[in-house]
Amino acid sequence: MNALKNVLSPLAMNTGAIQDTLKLVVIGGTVETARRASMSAWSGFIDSFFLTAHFSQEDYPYDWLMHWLSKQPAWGRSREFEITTRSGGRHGLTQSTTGDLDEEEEEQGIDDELIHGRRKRKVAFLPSVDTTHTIYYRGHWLRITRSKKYPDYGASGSLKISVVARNNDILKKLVLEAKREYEKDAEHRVHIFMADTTYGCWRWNGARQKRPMSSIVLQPGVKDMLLADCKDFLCSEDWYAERGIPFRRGYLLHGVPGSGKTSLIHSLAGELGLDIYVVSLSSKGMSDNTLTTLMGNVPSRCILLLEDLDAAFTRSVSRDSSSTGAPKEATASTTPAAETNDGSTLSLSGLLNSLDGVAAAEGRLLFATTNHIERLDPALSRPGRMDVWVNFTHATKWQAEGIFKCFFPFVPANSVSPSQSASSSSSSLDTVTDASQKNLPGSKRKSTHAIPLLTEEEISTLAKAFADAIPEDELSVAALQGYLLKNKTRPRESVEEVAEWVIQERETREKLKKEKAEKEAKEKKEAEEKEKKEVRIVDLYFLKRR
Ligand SMILES: Nc1ncnc2c1ncn2[C@@H]1O[C@H](COP(=O)(O)OP(=O)(O)OP(=O)(O)O)[C@@H](O)[C@H]1O
Repeated sequence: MNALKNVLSPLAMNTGAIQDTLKLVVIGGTVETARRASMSAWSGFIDSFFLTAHFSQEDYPYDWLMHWLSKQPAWGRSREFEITTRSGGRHGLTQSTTGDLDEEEEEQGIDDELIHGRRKRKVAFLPSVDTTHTIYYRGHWLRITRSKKYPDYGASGSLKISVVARNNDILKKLVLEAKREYEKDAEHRVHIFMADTTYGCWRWNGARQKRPMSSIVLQPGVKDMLLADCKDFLCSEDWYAERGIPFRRGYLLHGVPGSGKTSLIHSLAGELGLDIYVVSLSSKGMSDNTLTTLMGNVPSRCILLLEDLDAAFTRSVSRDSSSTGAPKEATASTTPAAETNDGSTLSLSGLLNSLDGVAAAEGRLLFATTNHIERLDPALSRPGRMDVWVNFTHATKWQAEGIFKCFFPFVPANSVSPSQSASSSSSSLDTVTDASQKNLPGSKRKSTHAIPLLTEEEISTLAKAFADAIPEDELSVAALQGYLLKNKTRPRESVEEVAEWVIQERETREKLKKEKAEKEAKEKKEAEEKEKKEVRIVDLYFLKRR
C-alpha cells in the first residue's frame, strides 16, 4: 500500500500543473477555432461581393483572355508571373522561334525581326499557375487565378477572374475586348487543330502565317472558282435552311503528290479567315465513336480536313502503289469493322454517319485529299458529301513559268538604271525583299537573301525559258520548288542548268523505280519460299502421323 502511495505521490503533486496545461490547450484551441471561423466567415463575406467568371482551356474565351493577359503591362510590377516563349495552347499568337531575348530590342518592338538569320524570341508574361494576381482594369480590381486541372497528364487548365461589381458588365466588356484583340492578332494566322484519338478531342497544333493565294500556282481559274464557291457557301445559310438541305459542303482534292492540295487548303483557310481541323482517318485508335465525338466538337465555321482519304481503310499510311488502299468494306454496311492491331475500329458506315449525322457541325467546309481517287468508295465521294472535285496534276509548262515568277523578285523597270540592270548577275548582288515573298500580297517580312535585281521583262524572259525546259505533266510542282529553292539567289543559272537537272531527275526516278521493283520481286520470292517451306513442314507432319 505504501509502495503504491509512493508511486502516485509525484502525480498528485503535479495535478495542478497538468490542469493548467489542459486549460491552456483548451483556450488555445478555442481561440484558433474562433480565428479560423472568423477568417472563413470574413473571406465568405468578402467573396459574396465578388462576381466570378470561369474559363476552361478547352474553350475559346480562355485563349482570348490568355492572349489579352499576355499583353497587360501589369505583369511588369507583379512579384510572381510566368515568362514563356511558347504557348501551351491556342494562345500561341505570342509564340515564335529561336534566338535570345535582348531587352533593348524587346522594348523597341523589333523582336520579330531576323537577326543574323535567327528570329528573335518573343516573350510573353502570363499569370503563374495557382497564384492569385490582382490587376487593374477600367476602374476595377480583377483577381485572376490560373490553375491546371490535371498537371500530371499535361491536360487542360482553367482561369478564374473575380471582380467586385454590382453586375457582370465589366466581365462582359473584358471578354469582348480580349476577343477583339485576339481576332485582330489572329488576322495574319491560320490555327491548326489535330484530332486526338486518345481523348476524342481537338488539340491546338500551332498557328501558321497565312499563305497568300498568289503563291499557289494552279491552272487558270481553279483558285478563283474554289474561293468563290467557298465564299458563296459561307453566306448561304438561309438558302440551305429554306430548302431543307444540310448546310455543309465537301471538296475532294485528288491527284499526284506534291501538287499543292494541302497548300491550297491552307491558303483558302487564310483567305476565308477559318481555322483548320485535321483528321487522319488511318491514325491509331480511330473508331466510329471517336470520329463522331470529334465531328460533334468541330465549330460551325471552319475547314475540316480529312487527309489521305484512301488510306483510311487500309490502316496504312503508305501511299505507294503496293498499298491497295481499297476500302475493306465495299458497301456502307452498318456493322463496324473488326478491331485491327492498332486498335482502329473505324468503318465506312461510321465515317459516313459522322460526316452526315446530327452531330456533324453545320457550316463547315469539308476538304478531303487523296492521291488515289480510284480507290475511294463511291458512297464517300458522291455529291452531297463531296460536291466539288478538283484534279491536281504534275506541273504544266504554265505552272513552271508561274512558280519561277513567284520565286524571283523583279523591280519596276524605271527604278533600275541600265548599267545596274546590265551588270545584275550573281556576282553583283543586292539585298532585296525575299524572292518568294516580294511580289506576294500581305507579305510583310524582309529577308536578307542576296538576290540580283532583275526587271520584270528579264524575269518574264527567264520564266519562259525555264518553262520551255520543263517537260509537260512529268515533274511535280514540289520538285520544281525544290530545284528553285536550291537556286534561290541564282535566277539566270537556274535557267541555264535546268535541262541538266531534268535529265538527272529522270535518271534518279528510273533508278528508284528499278530498286523498288527489285525489292518487291525479292520480297515476293522470299514470301513464296517461306510459304513452300511451311507447306513442306505440314506435309511432313501428316506423313509422320500416318
Ligand atoms: N501548285 C503549287 N503551287 C505552289 N506551290 C506548290 C504547288 N504544288 C506544290 N507546291 C509546293 O510543294 C510543297 C508540297 O505541296 P503540298 O503539300 O501542298 O502538296 P500535296 O498535293 O498536298 O502533296 P501530298 O499529296 O503528298 O500531301 C509545298 O511546299 C508547296 O509550296
